[in-house]
Amino acid sequence: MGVNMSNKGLLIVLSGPSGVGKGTVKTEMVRQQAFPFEYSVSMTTRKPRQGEVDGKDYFFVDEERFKNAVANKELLEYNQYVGNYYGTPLAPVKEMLNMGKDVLLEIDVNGAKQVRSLMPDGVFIFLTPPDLHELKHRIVNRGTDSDKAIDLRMQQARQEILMMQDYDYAVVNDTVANAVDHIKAIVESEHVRIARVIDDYRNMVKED
Ligand SMILES: Nc1ncnc2c1ncn2[C@@H]1O[C@H](COP(=O)(O)OP(=O)(O)OP(=O)(O)O)[C@@H](O)[C@H]1O
Ligand SMILES: Nc1nc2c(ncn2[C@@H]2O[C@H](COP(=O)(O)O)[C@@H](O)[C@H]2O)c(=O)[nH]1
Repeated sequence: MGVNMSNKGLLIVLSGPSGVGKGTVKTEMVRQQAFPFEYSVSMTTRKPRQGEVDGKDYFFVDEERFKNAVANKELLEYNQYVGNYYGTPLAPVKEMLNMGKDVLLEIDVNGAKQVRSLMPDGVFIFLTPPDLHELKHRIVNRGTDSDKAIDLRMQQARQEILMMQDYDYAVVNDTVANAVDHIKAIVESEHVRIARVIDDYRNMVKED
C-alpha cells in the first residue's frame, strides 16, 4: 500500500466473491452515512435484475457498447464474469478523486488486481463470508440466479477467496453492522495514516 501524497481523494476498492454482501454493505454505509464517499457505477452487459435502476446500480449496455468502451479506453478495468462483461468507467473516478472525494469501487477480484497495478495508492479491502456454506445460502436466498449460475458463482468464489492474501485488509461479513463498522475504521485509519506521513514530510522540510 502506497501513500497518496496529493490532495486527491482515497480510492477504496471493496472486493470479494459474488453474494458475500458487498452491495448490501455498501448500501448500509450510504444509509448510515458511515463516512463520505462517492460510489463508482459500473458498466455491465448483464441484464438488470428486478428493482435495479440504470445509472444507479449499473449502466446496463449491450456488448457492442461495452466493447467500444474498452476500445476507446473508457474503462479503468474490466472483466468477463460468468458470461457477462463488467467494467469501471474511468472518467468519473478520476474526476471525483481529483475533487478530493473518496471513491468506492465494488468489483470482482480480477478487476481489483488490475486497479491495484494502476492505482496502488488505493486501499484494497476483501469482504469474506463466514464460510462457503453461508455464501451459497446467501446467493440462493437472493433468488436472482439460476442453479447453473449459482454453481458457476460458487466455483469462482473458491478461486477468488484464495486471492484474499493480496489485499490490504480482510473483513468478515458476519453481520452487516460489523462489516460496516470495520470498513469505516479502516478508511478513517487510512486517512489518519496519510495525514501523519504528510505532516512528517512537512516537518522534515521545515527542519532542513
Ligand atoms: N451479513 C449478512 N448476513 C446475512 N445475509 C447477508 C449479509 N450480507 C448480505 N446478505 C444477503 O446476501 C445476499 C447477497 O448480498 P449482495 O447482493 O449484497 O452481495 P454482493 O457481494 O454484492 O453480490 P454480487 O457481487 O453478486 O453483486 C443478499 O440477499 C443479502 O441480503
Ligand atoms: N471487474 C469488475 N467486476 C465488477 C464490476 N461491477 C461489478 N462487478 C462484480 O461482478 C460480479 C457479479 O456482479 P452481479 O451484480 O452480476 O452479481 C460481482 O463479483 C461484482 O462485484 C466492475 O465494474 N468491474
